[in-house]
Amino acid sequence: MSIAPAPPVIRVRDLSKHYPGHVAVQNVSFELALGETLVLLGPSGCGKTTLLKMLNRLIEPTSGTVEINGVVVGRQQPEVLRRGIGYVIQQVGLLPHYTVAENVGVVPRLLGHAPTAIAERTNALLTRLHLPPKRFAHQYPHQLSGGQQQRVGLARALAADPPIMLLDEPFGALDPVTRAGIRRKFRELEELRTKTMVLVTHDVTEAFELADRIALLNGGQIQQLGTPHELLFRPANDFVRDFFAAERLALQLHTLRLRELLPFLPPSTLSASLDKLNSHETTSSLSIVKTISLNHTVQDTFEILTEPLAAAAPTDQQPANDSIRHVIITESDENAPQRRVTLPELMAAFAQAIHQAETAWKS
Ligand SMILES: Nc1ncnc2c1ncn2[C@@H]1O[C@H](COP(=O)(O)OP(=O)(O)OP(=O)(O)O)[C@@H](O)[C@H]1O
Repeated sequence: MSIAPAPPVIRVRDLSKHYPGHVAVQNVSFELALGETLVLLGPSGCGKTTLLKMLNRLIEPTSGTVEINGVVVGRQQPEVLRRGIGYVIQQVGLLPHYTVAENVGVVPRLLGHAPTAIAERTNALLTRLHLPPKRFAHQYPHQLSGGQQQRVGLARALAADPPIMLLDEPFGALDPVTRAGIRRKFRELEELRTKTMVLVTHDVTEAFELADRIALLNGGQIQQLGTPHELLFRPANDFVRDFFAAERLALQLHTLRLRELLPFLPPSTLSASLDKLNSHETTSSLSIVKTISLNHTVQDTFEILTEPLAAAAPTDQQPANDSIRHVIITESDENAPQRRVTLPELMAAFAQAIHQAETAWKS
């Protein structure tokens, strides 16, 4: 007996929002599976926020439907609907006269959770978001930095453990360095691994770092919906291609994985250099040997191969030739031979992989 597949967690069909004389969102459709992260990306005014707000009925659509777990949201009480959906916005919107802990506990209190359970959950979340409760729980929003406020906003959205999260420019108010750091913490949050998320950003790097799939919008319409890899290597039209043009190389480095470089890393070439590398290891401690998996991106690998040697190693002993620095790639099959990759080999394989992907797209 076959089991019917579960309905998508979010299903959007032909969704439109018209304002007098202006179409903000036009005939948008997509489906999101459990645990998937969809990023809504596009230039200012393309309709990202309007689309996001139609998912939790902060904006009512002109036409079309939104279903959450198979239930049309238009038939649910907005307040009840929103309690099951975490919502994080750029302006954070913390209640100024409530402490950090009180802000985080707002939704669980509305849901009637026990005070001790709320306190435990609040402390756990603040700790996980690097806001030690001893220092922060009793502070007020105005005593916090922008980045700390945004993390409290995130803790508040996570407090009732909603299965769905909507995030509108959640790192928007931060400078680029803080933003990248907080984004890293965000990606590492165990808490978010199983959540189905829709995140709005106009930042291309952010979209590529966080998305399982990206919906690139322009003029209220989806120009392309696909994985970062698909948008980069199979752009649906000129708008999509041009949108990524300025950051193309950086995005390619972040998107291609070692697995995709394998055909261009012939084992024979690599094994031929093994003896040399081994002898180098025995006579010197200068080789950088790190074991990484095929899931690592080219960027990760590049960073490992170019990172400065440990402070303990005197700079005059840095290897003159980058080819003696290498990483070891392991495959999930334990019996597969290990491969060693040097920086020149990595970059040559990257160039070939890009060339092949782009040639395949053009033909
Ligand atoms: N209440 C409204 N009345 C009329 N037009 C509106 C209204 N809200 C939004 N719009 C228009 O709809 C379009 C989409 O707005 P929206 O805020 O969704 O864009 P966005 O992609 O989120 O932009 P940004 O990145 O600048 O926040 C814009 O042209 C905006 O001017």
